[in-house]
Amino acid sequence: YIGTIPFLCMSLPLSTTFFPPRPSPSILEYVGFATLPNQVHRKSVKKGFDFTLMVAGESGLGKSTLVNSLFLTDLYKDRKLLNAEERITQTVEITKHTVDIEEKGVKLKLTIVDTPGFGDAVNNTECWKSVADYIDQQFEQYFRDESGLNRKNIQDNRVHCCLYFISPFGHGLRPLDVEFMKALHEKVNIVPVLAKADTLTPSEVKKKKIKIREEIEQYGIKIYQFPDCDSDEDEEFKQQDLELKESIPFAVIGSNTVVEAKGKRVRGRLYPWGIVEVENSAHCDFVKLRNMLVRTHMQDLKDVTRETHYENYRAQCIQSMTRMVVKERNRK
Ligand SMILES: Nc1nc2c(ncn2[C@@H]2O[C@H](COP(=O)(O)OP(=O)(O)OP(=O)(O)O)[C@@H](O)[C@H]2O)c(=O)[nH]1
Repeated sequence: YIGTIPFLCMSLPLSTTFFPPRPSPSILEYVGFATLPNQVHRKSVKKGFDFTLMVAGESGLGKSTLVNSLFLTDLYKDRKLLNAEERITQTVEITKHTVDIEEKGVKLKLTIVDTPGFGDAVNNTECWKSVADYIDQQFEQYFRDESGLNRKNIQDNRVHCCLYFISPFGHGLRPLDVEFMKALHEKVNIVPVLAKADTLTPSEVKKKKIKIREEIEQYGIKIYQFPDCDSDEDEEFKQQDLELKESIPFAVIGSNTVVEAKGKRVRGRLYPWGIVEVENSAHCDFVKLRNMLVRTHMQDLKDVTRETHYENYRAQCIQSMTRMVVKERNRK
């Protein structure tokens, strides 16, 4: 618009020069780049989003139930339940389920990586190894694709978040939990969850959370850190952020059934003494966890994966490749 003003002035004889009304300062200052976020938004919506969530923890802690409750889908329709004998000899087996979900025109390709047999075998030494290898393999694949000729449509299978299920029946973390999280904390964003919180009273949940947080600190486990709030954020946002940080490990309850509570149909668990509602914040942190994963921190989890975990992997790869080249040269 600004560019057309001198053109109009030059092309008309002076006597007939038409002066358009002076544009207001706000229009003069408007070049158009303020629409950039809209352009990015449109492009991203068209492309769709992807997110890979890993669930890990002892068998039977409600991993599949929680995942189904989180994304309101049945990801485990074809699941084969193993009998006790199969579980004893079973090593850690990784399974992957992908679903395309759409909400208000926004497409999300969600991949769930499950580690079903974890902790089932009699000998659980290094049971984290296959999980760590799986994460590395995804990084390796991405590194290869990125260094290849066709970098346009790289399939990103890197694991963005690992929900680590902690048993509600132990006294805080077990040695296996410590070993597992320490083996993975440099590779993936670990978000610890306290499973089956309905088996604990509110004060037990509170005490367990404090104990687990202390142990995480004591053992030097680096779980996913929520980014700090900007100082110009409003008070409500700051309060939500603080609550989120204090919720770690998220006390969760999962259910695949809908029950009737106070005339409303809700996802919950029906007991002889009452109903526990999955989406009731007074009963558990399910909603907080879902909001964190989907509404507030999905992009940050992806950014940390790309900027920290993948960068570390990439740097190690390049270093070892350089070392090999130097060795080869020295040998010649
Ligand atoms: N009390 C209680 N039971 C639950 C909860 N979530 C799941 N369960 C029950 O626990 C049992 C095991 O749940 P799953 O979701 O299959 O557990 P999993 O961790 O996926 O098990 P694997 O696939 O063998 O690793 C089922 O009977 C569920 O109904 C919960 O939050 N509270």
